[in-house]
Amino acid sequence: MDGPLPPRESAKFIAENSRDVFIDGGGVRRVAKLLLAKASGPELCLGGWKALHELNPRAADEAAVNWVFVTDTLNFSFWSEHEEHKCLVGYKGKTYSGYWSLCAAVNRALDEGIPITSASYYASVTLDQVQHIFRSDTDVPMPLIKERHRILNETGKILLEKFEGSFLNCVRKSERSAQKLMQLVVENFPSYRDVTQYEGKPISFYKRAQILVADTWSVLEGKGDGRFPDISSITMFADYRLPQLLVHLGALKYSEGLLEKLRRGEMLSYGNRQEVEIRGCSLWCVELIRDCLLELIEKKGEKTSGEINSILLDYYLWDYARDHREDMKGIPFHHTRCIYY
Ligand SMILES: Nc1nc2c(c(CN[C@H]3C=C[C@H](O)[C@@H]3O)cn2[C@@H]2O[C@H](COP(=O)(O)O)[C@@H](O)[C@H]2O)c(=O)[nH]1
Repeated sequence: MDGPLPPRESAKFIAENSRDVFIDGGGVRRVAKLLLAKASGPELCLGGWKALHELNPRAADEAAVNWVFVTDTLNFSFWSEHEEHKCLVGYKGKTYSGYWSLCAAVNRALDEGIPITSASYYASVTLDQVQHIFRSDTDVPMPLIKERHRILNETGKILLEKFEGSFLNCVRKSERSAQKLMQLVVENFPSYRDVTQYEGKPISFYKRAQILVADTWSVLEGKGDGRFPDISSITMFADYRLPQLLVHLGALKYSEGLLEKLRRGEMLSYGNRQEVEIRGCSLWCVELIRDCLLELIEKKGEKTSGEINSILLDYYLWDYARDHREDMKGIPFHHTRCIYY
């Protein structure tokens, strides 16, 4: 049986058949205009990954690549049932929540002399050690801590067996193809296989595999082993934050029935039709926003610092969502508890 549809094709198929989630053309154009104003700024360029985020590695070496790998291996499911009651990690005088609490915990461990980014360590790290490394400053632990422990052991063992313990060797095997690197990751590391079905068709989002390729490109600053000529074939990452933002910005619309369900905080299981429509339509929506933005840039003759692709749009929109959490309070995000996003 041939494999699932790739993410971009999966998203197009879902958007064409979706029954509870819809893309709003006017909203797409409005978001593209919002982004046009940023086209030549620091946010919509590769350097922003380091310049705007103090927890991300400064270096572009093997250790930095292995930092990205372990972080993206655990980059999932930070939302808490009660927004005011969540896992927080204090690091160097600042308090971090959500995805950034993961990065803060990784950096805190490294400062404490715990080699959390080394496969030889996390291949056999114990549950107790993982609970210590990712400890929260509140009484709310990081979600799915047992799954995180299992995935660390599984992933560390594979990295040791197949790639001499360094993700940089996996990157080099891709021969500078972003698509090949994504395939190598999903073929070799089971926890990255973000695949399901829609209307009976096997589809894929590969959210963590795509963000891993994107973050590898970013940490290597698009140079050397990180110079992927096909990097722009990577799509936005289908998480739970961007759909909420796209609805807030009017580019995405939910049916009344779905909105009601989300307002009640009802869980959607991974692979559920409405959950797949939320992820697929969000992904396709960002592709349309990118097309519209590139047209506007062309028409206005805007100068940009390098090619604008779905990765940079995604990074910007995700950061925007973090900075506008208050404004978005009225828009529920969908609650799916899983290891894929
Ligand atoms: N679409 C998209 N989803 C992203 C990211 C990131 C982190 N990337 C940053 C790192 C460097 C770049 O400059 C980015 O700023 C995490 N996530 C997902 O969000 C969720 C966590 O959200 P919250 O609970 O609010 O922290 C969870 O599913 C996580 O997997 C992204 O960039 N895009």
